[in-house]
Amino acid sequence: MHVVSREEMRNIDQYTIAHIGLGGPVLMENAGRAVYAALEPDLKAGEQVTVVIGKGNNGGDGFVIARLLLDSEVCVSTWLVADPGKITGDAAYHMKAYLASGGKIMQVKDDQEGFRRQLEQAELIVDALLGTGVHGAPYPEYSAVISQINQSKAQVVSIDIPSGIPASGESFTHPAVIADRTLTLECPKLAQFVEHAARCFGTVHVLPIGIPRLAYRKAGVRREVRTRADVVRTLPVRDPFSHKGSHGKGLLIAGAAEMPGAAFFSAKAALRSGIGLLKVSVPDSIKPIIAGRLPETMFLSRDTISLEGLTGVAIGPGLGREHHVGLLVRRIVEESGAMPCVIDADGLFHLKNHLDLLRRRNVPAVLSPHSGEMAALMGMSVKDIESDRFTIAKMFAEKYHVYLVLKGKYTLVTAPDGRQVVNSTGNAALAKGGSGDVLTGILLAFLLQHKQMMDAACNAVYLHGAVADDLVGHTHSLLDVLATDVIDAIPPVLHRLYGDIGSR
Ligand SMILES: NC(=O)C1=CN([C@@H]2O[C@H](COP(=O)(O)OP(=O)(O)OC[C@H]3O[C@@H](n4cnc5c(N)ncnc54)[C@H](OP(=O)(O)O)[C@@H]3O)[C@@H](O)[C@H]2O)[C@H](O)CC1
Ligand SMILES: [K+]
Repeated sequence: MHVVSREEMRNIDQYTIAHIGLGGPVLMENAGRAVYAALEPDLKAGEQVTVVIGKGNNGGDGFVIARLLLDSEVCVSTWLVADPGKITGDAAYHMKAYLASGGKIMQVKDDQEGFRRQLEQAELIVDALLGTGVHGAPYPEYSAVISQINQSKAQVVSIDIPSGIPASGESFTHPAVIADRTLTLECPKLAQFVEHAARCFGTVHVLPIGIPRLAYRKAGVRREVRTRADVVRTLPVRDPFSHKGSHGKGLLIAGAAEMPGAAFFSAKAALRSGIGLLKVSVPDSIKPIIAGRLPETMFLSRDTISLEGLTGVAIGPGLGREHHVGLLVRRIVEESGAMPCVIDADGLFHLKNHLDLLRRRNVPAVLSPHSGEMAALMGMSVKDIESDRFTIAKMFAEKYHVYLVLKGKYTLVTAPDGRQVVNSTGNAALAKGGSGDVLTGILLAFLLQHKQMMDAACNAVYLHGAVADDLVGHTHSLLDVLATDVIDAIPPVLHRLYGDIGSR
């Protein structure tokens, strides 16, 4: 499933109309019908449904929905914020069809009191005020209606996007509808995955409206949401004649005297994610604790680290910030240029002023910062990163030729060529120390087993989140999931994913 900016959506739309020949009114009819079908199962006879309509094509969708509601058992009342005379094009086409079907239109400006009363009675409000075409703050008459909608006790369903939200995820401080549910048309818009906007969407359902795939290709969209089907299609399948050397020989450089857990989490997660052979390098002082809990691994002393015979390395979790550790990080990044190298946590800290090393590698490195680490790498604030994650991640991955795994509620994986994949799994249970270390281990193991690095990174992130979803869905709350729980719950989730591979 693609994720689009406002401009990309417009191009896709225009290509479909101009070159595929599906006219605007057809797409609008498809949109309205898809929304109606999504609403229908919950509609109750006699329910008060208020459709609030703006001047553009989002309003046009509203007219189609209102027309279909006329023939249902609900009491529909349709309110227009704009002057009907100013409605043009496809929206005007569907306004006429609505009126000709016996529908009535009220104008908010002509009956403010009636509108206020209507919202008081309403059980469901369909928000078709503004869609992807909004620019800047909603005009005053729209802002007033938005704040009335937000004060209403009714369930609010926004069409395509909550009205007022800039679709490409730009920062905004103006009012926007806060929806209980958003029925997004055709494909998700960037704003859905950007924190300040995402909070307004409520539950999201994406409704196809019949735009062919070709239109996306022609518009050059290279951003997607990872689905379970994508993961099942790309997980590595073991050759029955394979041996331990076939599934990666990895080295994990992690841990410090005061942070032994990080090395354990990463190592154990890598083992649970299928790595063939794992060597671990921790300081000698913590080796006895770690070695006792990881009998499946071999150990390399920090003083004699060599990459010979290895096929991949991960460096950073709990490594510490001392000067000598920084030297080690830079040496490993330089010497591992021919194999995948995951850099996380303190590894990223030490790389901050040496990012050019990344460009000299033959095999791109994989960096997995959270927003705070990304902000430090870029010399920006976390707020700046959060308000423009897609652009910043793309710029960074292209510039330094890396796979960037920018962690967060919607972890974003960006390839060195700018392709982007938004992860769809995971929950706030992972907002806890140790989670990132677990992901580093899964990343290392997957990079050494997948054919494509992008698939490896995306599948690792998906699995990590899916395990947390599984725990919270069955046995845990959002509060009590530990890094060790996540590691222990990898097997059943992988088992089910592999169970689905038979049908691929
Ligand atoms: N994706 C698809 O293929 C389809 C989408 N559909 C729906 O169409 C909208 C996008 O329609 P568009 O007409 O481009 O945009 P909007 O409906 O969001 O609104 C544009 C009108 O609103 C006015 N406007 C712009 N900024 C503001 C503002 N800040 N405050 C108030 N009004 C504003 C603008 O008028 P101006 O004269 O002021 O420029 C426009 O008239 C999409 O979201 C879907 O819902 C199709 O139905 C099917 C195909
Ligand atoms: K809307």
